[in-house]
Amino acid sequence: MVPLRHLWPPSCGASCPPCSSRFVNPIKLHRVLPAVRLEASAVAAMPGDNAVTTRPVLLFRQLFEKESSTYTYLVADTAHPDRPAVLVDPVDRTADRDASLVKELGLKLLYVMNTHVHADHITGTGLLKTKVPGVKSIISKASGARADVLVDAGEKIFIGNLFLEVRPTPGHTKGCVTYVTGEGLEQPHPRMAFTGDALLIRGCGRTDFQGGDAAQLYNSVHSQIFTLPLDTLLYPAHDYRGQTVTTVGEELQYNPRLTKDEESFKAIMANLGLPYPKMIDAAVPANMVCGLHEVLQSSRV
Ligand SMILES: N[C@@H](CCC(=O)N[C@@H](CSS)C(=O)NCC(=O)O)C(=O)O
Repeated sequence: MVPLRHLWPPSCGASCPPCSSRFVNPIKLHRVLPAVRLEASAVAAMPGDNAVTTRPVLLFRQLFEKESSTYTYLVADTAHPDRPAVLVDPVDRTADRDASLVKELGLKLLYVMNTHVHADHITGTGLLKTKVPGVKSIISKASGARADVLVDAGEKIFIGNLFLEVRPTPGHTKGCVTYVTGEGLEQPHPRMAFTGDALLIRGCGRTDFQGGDAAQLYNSVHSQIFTLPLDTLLYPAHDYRGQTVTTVGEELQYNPRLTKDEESFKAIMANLGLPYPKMIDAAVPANMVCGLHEVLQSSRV
């Protein structure tokens, strides 16, 4: 079992104990004294403990980039004094929009996270790092890409008192991961999963480049996504037909590819006949450095 890793705890303010350890029980962090409680409803006593902790309050936005039909997600804990937030799968063309929204909502952007190295658009990660000082990039270790934080199976990414769990879902690319909101009474119900291109609504990511593998994708979705509770909300990185969200239960019943047996699935994937994404030659090298391509190139001259 991979140890719980509390990635760069945000600054906690005077009433918190020190947050220096990278291997800690997050429940012991961010204690808020009654005098600095933000909202009575957001504060809960912990069993067997006379201290109190802020119960997370989820702020969630689904944002769309129309050229690549990409969804970007904003997730924040607005009950935490810092109002910490993350962006999942931002696009370069909409980086200004995303940075403005974060500012308008008074959020502190901690991480800009990618589910994988995208082939159809350039991630907004690099641009957001230049616009929002201190923000860290996250991608999976298995992607082989460069980022400030490389995550692995089972790790937890804390956004105040919310957390996202890293589930490996390779097959569309070798480094694809799905970020799933935590399990537990204090975490959002129903759970939410950001599936990237592993699972699309009534579809799935193609498997014909970037280390793609249909058998691996079939296994990833069945073992890591379809095992979540049936009401888990699934948010993909793309939709080409105007849909926004699905659930595990819906996809188990209606996904035209993944409800088939593995051999039929592999045959479907081998015969998709899709043209390569128009931007693949520019997007993959740029996204291997989380969109910092031009910044790195110009710093070399
Ligand atoms: N036409 C678009 C690319 C469309 C495409 O290939 N989408 C990918 C996800 S982005 S790499 C995919 O996996 N699609 C699966 C499907 O069944 O549509 C472009 O030129 O950018």
